[in-house]
Amino acid sequence: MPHEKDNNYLSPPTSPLNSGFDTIESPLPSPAFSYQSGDDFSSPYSPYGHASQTHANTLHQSFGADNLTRTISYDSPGSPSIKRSGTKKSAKDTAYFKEVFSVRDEPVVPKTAGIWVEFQTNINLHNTPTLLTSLTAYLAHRYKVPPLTILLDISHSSHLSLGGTSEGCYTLTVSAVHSISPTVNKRQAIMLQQWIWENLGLAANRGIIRFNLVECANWATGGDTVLGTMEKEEVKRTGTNSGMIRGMSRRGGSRKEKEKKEGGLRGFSRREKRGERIMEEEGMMEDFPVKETGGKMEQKGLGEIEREMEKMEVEDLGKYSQETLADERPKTEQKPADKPKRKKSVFDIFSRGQK
Ligand SMILES: O=C(O)c1cc2cc(O)c(O)cc2[nH]1
Repeated sequence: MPHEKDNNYLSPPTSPLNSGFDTIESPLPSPAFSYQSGDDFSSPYSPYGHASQTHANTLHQSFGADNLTRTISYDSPGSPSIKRSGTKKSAKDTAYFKEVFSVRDEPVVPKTAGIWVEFQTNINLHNTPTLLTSLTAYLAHRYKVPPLTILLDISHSSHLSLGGTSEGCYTLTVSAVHSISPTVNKRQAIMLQQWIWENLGLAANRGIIRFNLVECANWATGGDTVLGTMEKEEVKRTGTNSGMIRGMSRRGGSRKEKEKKEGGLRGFSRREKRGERIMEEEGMMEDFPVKETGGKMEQKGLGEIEREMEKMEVEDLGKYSQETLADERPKTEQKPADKPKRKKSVFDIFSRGQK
């Protein structure tokens, strides 16, 4: 459906992706906080009491008649030759030590915190209530969140110009405390722009999407910030506020730098990577049947990106580079037979003189 200046299509949406809430698998709102498996950190013991009890189990021994020698019921550490009895760690023990030594899984930012989507266009829309419903449903589907948690703000007939022309164009801003990460954004960009093309006739190269990963401390709903809610939840759960939640939310300064270093690949923080992992786990990286409408997208230069995306493995984060970005520009901007340059390996550097 090509863009018309005065957008008059009131006909019901034809895209299979756009049939409203009833076709959307709407998950029941998940609990406000989900912690990763095995995270029961409550210990019935005081730290020292617990430790000594475990110690007593491990060193279980009986003394001989002379009360001087003892029968050892266990082998030297690490030896599998004698099956220890009474030393099997319970899940609670493991959780306790995880808590004490701070190696537990990090809390997951609640997806119930919501997603705030702003869509602005210079075209004139005639049926915004329907659009609100159908785009909300689509976003809920893409982000695997209940539609209830999506705040959608549509502005149309805006004074917006892209490339200095008043041709139809748009901005889309997706803000959230979760589900925003480099790979996820790539996938969402193609899918969201395809939806907009199919439903509103606005070409992918006539819109810019901005993904905002917002700090939990800077996102509030229900009268509290997400950070505040998570801290309260931690206190409820463990009896203490370890400061870990605040720590994971803190950004900037040296910690940011540290996170970037630790995060490794391309300087994305662990938090951004975690968002990605969660989405992978929840199947959010699945593709929609892009091919069905591939022809249309192809005209607009997205076919190339689409193929690139299909080739891309979720784990391929490390391969993402400026070269990849260049490949994603619309076809017209690319040299036809450009082979991506292979990066020089250490071997190449050392063998340069011999070629
Ligand atoms: O022009 C409108 O107001 C308009 C277009 C459009 C397309 C669509 O798929 C919807 O679900 C609603 C809608 N409103």
